[in-house]
Amino acid sequence: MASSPIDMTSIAASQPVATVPAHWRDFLALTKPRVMTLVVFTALCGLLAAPGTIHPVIAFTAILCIAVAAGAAGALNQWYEADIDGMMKRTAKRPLPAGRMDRQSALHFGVGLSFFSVVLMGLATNWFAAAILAGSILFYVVIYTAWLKPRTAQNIVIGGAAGAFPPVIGWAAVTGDVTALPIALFMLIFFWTPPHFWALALFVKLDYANAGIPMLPVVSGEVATRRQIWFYTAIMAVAAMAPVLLRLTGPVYGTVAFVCTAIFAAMAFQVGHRRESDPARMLPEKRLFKFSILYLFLVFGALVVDRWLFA
Ligand code: HEM
Ligand SMILES: CC(C)=CCC/C(C)=C/CC/C(C)=C/COP(=O)(O)OP(=O)(O)O
Repeated sequence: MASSPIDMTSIAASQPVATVPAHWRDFLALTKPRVMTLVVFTALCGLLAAPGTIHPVIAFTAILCIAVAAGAAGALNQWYEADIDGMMKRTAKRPLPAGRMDRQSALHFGVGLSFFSVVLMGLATNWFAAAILAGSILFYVVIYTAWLKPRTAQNIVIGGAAGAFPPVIGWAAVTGDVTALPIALFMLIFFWTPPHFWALALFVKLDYANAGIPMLPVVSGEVATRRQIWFYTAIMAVAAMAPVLLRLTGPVYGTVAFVCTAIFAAMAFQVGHRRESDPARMLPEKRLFKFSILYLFLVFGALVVDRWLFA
């Protein structure tokens, strides 16, 4: 099924109109804070793993800029998708579809924070890091949200690149360049994203179908999605071990990455070979989704421990 792109003219008419100014909690919700914890963590690890020194105040400012930029991108994503968020159980209570905030405020908030974060990053660290930061916001909002998400089931494979940039930005904030290790970290998150998201998409498939979003389980079915989860996990495993094979990291990363990737692969294998379409019985899929998040925390954490112990 190919869904048509979002009809922007119908959005304003279909949204409840906010009559009172939004609460600060609603502005916070626009930034998707829970998802962003891992975005910020991977950025921090990229920064801490980079060679060279950075003043703690500058390091803090760089991470703040990445957090603010990610939040701004989340706000712009919700500004653009207010109508489809209103059609999905998982997202219907967000500030815009629930009518607690007007779309104009979300747009101003997102654009303002985007400019603020990029300019501050450029002034505090370097303009190379600021340019990648700006590129990540544009990639998530324009390439993923507006272009790919409503059009193709490959949306998250290509669009997922946006979420792979944070460790590269953290690294570039220190060094002003990008070398093999940050590229390997980018690849790891890039190939991690399909199993992360499709495990979840399997058990919220109906939400996406109702909203007309062409996510893989809706378009190609569950069997194909399960096969793709397993396929991308295999590539992710190669990406996870690449820093070890290239001798870019030490024994802590090597051990943690090997063990965690083996667990991830075992879970993905199980999900890949199951035939179950009742969301209520999709415990292995839910477990894989949850573990995918823990996985990145552990592997990126190990990278930093490694660099500190054996640098
Ligand atoms: C295009 C790529 C991605 C898609 C489509 C995606 C999608 C999702 C969705 C739909 C959820 C459910 C959370 C909710 O209900 O709002 C989720 C949760 C989460 N995602 Fe992703 N994700 C992507 C990439 C990433 C990246 C790159 C990271 C971080 C590195 C990340 C970290 C998380 C975390 C930490 C949660 C759990 C949030 C919670 O506790 O509720 N995701 N993701
Ligand atoms: C520095 C910077 C700009 C980083 C950006 C990080 C980034 C793009 C993370 C992507 C994670 C995310 C919230 C995906 C949700 O996709 P979705 O919008 O399809 O999910 P939804 O259905 O919950 O809205």
